[in-house]
This record gives sequence, structure tokens and C-alpha cells, in this order.
Amino acid sequence: MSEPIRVGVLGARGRMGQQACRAVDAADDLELVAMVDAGDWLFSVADAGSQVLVDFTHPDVVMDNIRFAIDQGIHAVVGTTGFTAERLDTVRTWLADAPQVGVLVAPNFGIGAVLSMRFAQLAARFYDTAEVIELHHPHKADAPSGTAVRTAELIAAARREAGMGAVPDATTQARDGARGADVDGVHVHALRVAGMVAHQEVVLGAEGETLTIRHDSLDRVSFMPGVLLGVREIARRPGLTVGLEALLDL
Ligand SMILES: NC(=O)C1=CN([C@@H]2O[C@H](COP(=O)(O)OP(=O)(O)OC[C@H]3O[C@@H](n4cnc5c(N)ncnc54)[C@H](OP(=O)(O)O)[C@@H]3O)[C@@H](O)[C@H]2O)C=CC1
Ligand SMILES: O=C(O)C1=N[C@H](C(=O)O)C[C@H](O)C1
Repeated sequence: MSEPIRVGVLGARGRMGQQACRAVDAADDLELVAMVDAGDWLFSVADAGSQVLVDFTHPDVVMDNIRFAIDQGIHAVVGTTGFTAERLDTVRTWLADAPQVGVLVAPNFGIGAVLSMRFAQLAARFYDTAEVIELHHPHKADAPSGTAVRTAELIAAARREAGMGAVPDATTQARDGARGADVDGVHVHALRVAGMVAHQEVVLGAEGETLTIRHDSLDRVSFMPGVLLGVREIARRPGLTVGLEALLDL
């Protein structure tokens, strides 16, 4: 058997970081060599010889962490959200100077969540309207969720490709926020509910019918097969990969 892949986890004491540490530790082909959280010495990830860094931290710090990984020649598997097109372009620019390094940025590592995004993308052109509702635990920093933003972007792109116009909406009078956030012309509604983990509904509508695509992550363990897949694959994928779907042949 070949040497295990050496993995460092950032955000190691957080909700996702703890799960990621457990999952890496339990995998025979991976070795957990660094666990770093806020206030810890970031360079211990490099000192420990990490080949892959897993990041579940915070949108405010994730860009610095990616920069660090690229500068150190460490591949990165990033689950932290808060990415924009500009942020992704910045990562591409950094990677241009380190062509051997791979960075995976995935708003959701849940296989079902990735499938549900794909289903929504496929369905979008058949329905006049599409809206996204995401429901998360109240400790979440960003809204809408990274998954919801990506879902809305995929729906919007599918509608554009099909030559569809704006989603019909006669609203002329509304309280602030009543119609949710506008992501590429798709309305996204964010609920924060104690007891929940991560849930999303895409509600599509056409004359006489609706289609609801719902996914529920009931436990953060649901994200781990995707995280481990990313860790095992990223060295074979130099440059920036956005979304786990690329690794699932979707
Ligand atoms: N892609 C996916 O499948 C998923 C993505 N996420 C995303 O992952 C991120 C983390 O979520 P979650 O685990 O719930 O959040 P938590 O707040 O539970 O965990 C984040 C951890 O990162 C720590 N941290 C903050 N800054 C740094 C830093 N500079 N270096 C190292 N550690 C740091 C925090 O410390 P402190 O609390 O002291 O600030 C905290 O312990 C979010 O963006 C979330 O949206 C979540 C679930 C799935
Ligand atoms: O913060 C969370 O919990 C989650 N964050 C990700 C997101 O913003 O989409 C993924 C999942 O929804 C859980």
C-alpha cells in the first residue's frame, strides 16, 4: 500500500472541522497530521508536512488560508462558504504562479445536495418560475448559504441558455426582504431554525403543476464522503475546481 496522504485541518475545533478530523483519522489511506483553529500557529500545517489542507473556517479568513496553502505548495479542499466570482478569480490568479497546486472549493460536500443542485439545473428550463429556500441552524454566519447561491446561479444559467426571460413576478409593493435575496434574478429565502442542520428546497412552477426538489442534511457526517473524495482526488487536479460535481462525473 502507498504512503497515506498527510492532511491538515483548519477550523479543527468547529462543527465541521471536528467531523473532518474524525473522518480523516478513521481513513486508512489518510493521516491527520495537523489540527489548527483560530489563534493557533497556521504554519504548523506546513511544519507537519501536510500535503492537503481541509478548510472549514469562516468566510472572513478563508482567502488568507487559501493563499497560505498555495504559497506553501499544499493542495486545498475548501468547504468554507462566502465565495463570489471575484474571490474565485483571485484564487485562479494565485494558482497561475503555482501550477502544480490543486484547490477544490465546494459549497456543499453532501452527495445528495450536489445531486439536488444538478436536478434543479436540469429542471429549470421546463418551469416558468423557480425560487430557492434554504434552512439552516442559527449559528450560521452567511446568508444565503453557499449552496443556495450556487443553486440559484445554476438555475439562472440554465434559464439563460434556454432563452428564457426574467422570472415573472408582479410584486410592486413589499416589505424589505419579503421576496428574499435576488441571486442572478432567482429569489433565495434564508431561514435560521434551531434544531436544523442544512436543508434546501427548490420550488419550480409552471401552469398547473409545481416541482419541489428537497434535500436534508440531518447530520454533518453526511458531508464526509465528499470531503474524503476531495482529499483523495485534489492532487490529481491542479488549478481551481469549483463544486464537487466535477469529481462525481456529473
Ligand atoms: N461545503 C460544505 O459541505 C459545508 C460547508 N460549511 C461551511 O463551513 C464553514 C464552517 O462551518 P462550521 O463548522 O459550522 O463553523 P464553526 O464556527 O463551527 O467552525 C469554524 C471554526 O473555524 C475557526 N476559525 C476561525 N478563524 C480561523 C482561522 N483563521 N484559522 C483556523 N480556524 C479558524 C473557528 O474558531 P472561532 O469559533 O474561535 O472563531 C471555529 O472553530 C462555514 O462557512 C459553513 O458554511 C458547513 C457545512 C458543510
Ligand atoms: O453552514 C452550514 O452549516 C452549511 N454551509 C454550507 C452552505 O453555506 O451552503 C453547506 C451546508 O448547507 C451547511
